[in-house]
Amino acid sequence: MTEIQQPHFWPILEALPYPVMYKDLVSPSIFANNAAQRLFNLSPENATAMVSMAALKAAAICNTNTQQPYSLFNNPLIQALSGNEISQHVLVAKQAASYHMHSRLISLPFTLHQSVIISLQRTEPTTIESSDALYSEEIQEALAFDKLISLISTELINVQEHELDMHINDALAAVGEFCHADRAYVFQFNNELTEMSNTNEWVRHGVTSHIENLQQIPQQALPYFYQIMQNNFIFSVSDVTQLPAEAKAEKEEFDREDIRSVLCCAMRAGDKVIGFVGCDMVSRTRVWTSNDLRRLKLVGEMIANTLQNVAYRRSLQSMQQQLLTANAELQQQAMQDGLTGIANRRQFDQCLQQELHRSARSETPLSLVMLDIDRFKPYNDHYGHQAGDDALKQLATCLTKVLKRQGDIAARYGGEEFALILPDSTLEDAVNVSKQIQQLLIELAIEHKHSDISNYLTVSIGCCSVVANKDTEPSQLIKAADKALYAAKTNGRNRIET
Ligand SMILES: Nc1nc2c(ncn2[C@@H]2O[C@H](COP(=O)(O)OP(=O)(O)OP(=O)(O)O)[C@@H](O)[C@H]2O)c(=O)[nH]1
Repeated sequence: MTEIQQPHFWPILEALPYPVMYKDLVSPSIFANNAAQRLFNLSPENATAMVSMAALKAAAICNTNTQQPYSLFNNPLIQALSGNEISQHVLVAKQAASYHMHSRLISLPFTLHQSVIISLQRTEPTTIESSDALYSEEIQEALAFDKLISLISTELINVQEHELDMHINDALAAVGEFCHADRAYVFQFNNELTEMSNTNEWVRHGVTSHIENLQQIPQQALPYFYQIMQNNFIFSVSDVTQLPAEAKAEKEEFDREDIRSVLCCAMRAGDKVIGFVGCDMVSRTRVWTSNDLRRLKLVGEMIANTLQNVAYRRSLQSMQQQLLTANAELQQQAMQDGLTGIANRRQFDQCLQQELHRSARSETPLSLVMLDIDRFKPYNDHYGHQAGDDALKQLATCLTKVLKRQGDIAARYGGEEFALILPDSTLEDAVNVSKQIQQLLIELAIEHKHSDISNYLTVSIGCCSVVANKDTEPSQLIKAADKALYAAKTNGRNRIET
């Protein structure tokens, strides 16, 4: 059986001070937060806050008019949990004979995610009506918020970059809900502090989002706001119509978004203001409380620290990547011949050893071709060392052209001597490859007037092939190829010997 997963935003719902339930319409799982568990006297089945439908059906929920418990068929809670949109339905939960709580039930079905969130807002105070109760409620709310923020901050300590937005959005949802705001957001400044962009946002259900239009806003567009942010670090306005005349641009922007109250807190990294978190009230005002400010400051600090951490980590990773790239380049250089760009003697030695092992394991033939330019000394003497270098490069290009199979390697063995390692190739294959090299050289026709072999540059080639066993040494193969090359030289040059 697959384990039923809580939604990732569950910690927010769980910590909310009013009852909330969440149901995944596809699976039978129902989650009830602490307040909902208390209201309906439910005990969760395990640590996941999951409650059973049976327990819910049994919960005493009364019809406000008749004071009778709802039947299974007209129980609004059960209907809501089945995905029916129910708004503003007042129900009474009977917790004890003398204790009634009136709640407004609002369900928000999310058809996209096949889930429903049910929020129950208290409409009348409980029968325990004393200032003590109200005071403890405030404390409870503060505790719930702190608990939630500590949960989110734990998530943020080692957050992976791809999850960063999700957790920041959770924090914004928390601060938005607890401050009773309509919108909560993060703006970040660019490095030069000339522009700001709205990077994250939470909006209350039904409130318009403006995030797309709030990108790369120049500092000059909101000079008053920008000044206050840089100097005071807090921008708290309970009624935007009361802003001074110099805040004309800000007033226009707030008007455009129908914002009536704004509370923003700077996010700082050392002495630098890197952005801000804020809350808006849309179409209605709110007198921001000291608790609102405390919450926003806390969340701002948490997000600023996280952004800093991520930035440090990103620059460390980029430095590490640069080192890795430089290292790989150095390694590559250490294996390459500087003049011709093909494999050098070091790579040749490594490769030959590996291919011998492979040949022994797979019992397939391994061929080695050694070749040496004929009369290269007089070539250098008459055409110059630079022309000699160019000829070596052209020959190296010919060698790479004839190698068609993956695993074949052309190397500069030393001076004007080259080698080819041809795995899984017979002696006949090696001779064929050698003939192709000769052919390409004929086509290149590199003039060599001072050779007694031809008017053009030629090579002598020695080939050998072996099916290796575990005792075969690279030197044996090199010796055999060298011997064949020597034979090609002594037998007249510009020829292939095996
Ligand atoms: N231009 C240039 N010449 C090189 C390089 N490495 C080796 N040589 C030259 O290659 C020539 C090799 O000459 P030798 O070994 O005497 O043989 P050869 O003249 O080619 O005669 P055979 O091999 O007997 O046909 C020398 O003159 C080296 O200086 C190089 O990197 N660049």
